[in-house]
Amino acid sequence: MSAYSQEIREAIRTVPNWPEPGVMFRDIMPLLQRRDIFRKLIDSFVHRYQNMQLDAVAAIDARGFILGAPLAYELGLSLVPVRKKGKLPFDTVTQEYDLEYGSASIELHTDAFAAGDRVLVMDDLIATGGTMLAACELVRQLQAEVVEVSAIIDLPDLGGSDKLRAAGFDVYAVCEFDGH
Ligand SMILES: O=P(O)(O)OC[C@H]1O[C@H](OP(=O)(O)OP(=O)(O)O)[C@H](O)[C@@H]1O
Ligand SMILES: Nc1ncnc2[nH]cnc12
Repeated sequence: MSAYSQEIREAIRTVPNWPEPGVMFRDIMPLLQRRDIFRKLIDSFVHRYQNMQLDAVAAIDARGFILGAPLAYELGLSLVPVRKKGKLPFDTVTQEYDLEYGSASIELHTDAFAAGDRVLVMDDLIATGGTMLAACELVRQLQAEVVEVSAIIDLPDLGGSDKLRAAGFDVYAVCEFDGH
């Protein structure tokens, strides 16, 4: 692991048995509070994506917004929030998905992208991959292209990143944690 990945990983707090027994919750709030580390994280995403000819960042509700907004701003891209069901006021497309704990639906406005737009899908963490996969399906449904899915954290033991790769998506995560 690079020194950068290690530094990011060390700034993440693990809260055992939250929000339910057996879940090791990987909490990015301490990382965001560290202004030097937060800046380094966003700068690193900017560096990674600045030459990928992207049109938009699709940022997933809610923790994905925290990363997607500064990245889209810095790269001069559209910001497209992918929202939990029932929050978007205009015509929507909807996708259901299963979570590590529970299930949910996410939505996009039907006019979120132009056909052929090159889109980065952004979230804080990949666990089962259900949320990312649902977001990717919505992007594709609107005739846009998923260039990569990106997160701070991958939990490889939950199989989400492998599932996303098997579905044909390029996956990037800054660091990994074992187990749940
Ligand atoms: O890979 P998966 O199994 O789909 O899990 C990952 C998702 O779960 C968390 O979001 P959560 O739904 O808890 O919402 P929040 O961002 O509003 O806290 C996390 O921020 C990812 O979006
Ligand atoms: N273990 C975990 N930590 C933080 N967010 C999550 N979302 C799904 N699983 C999670």
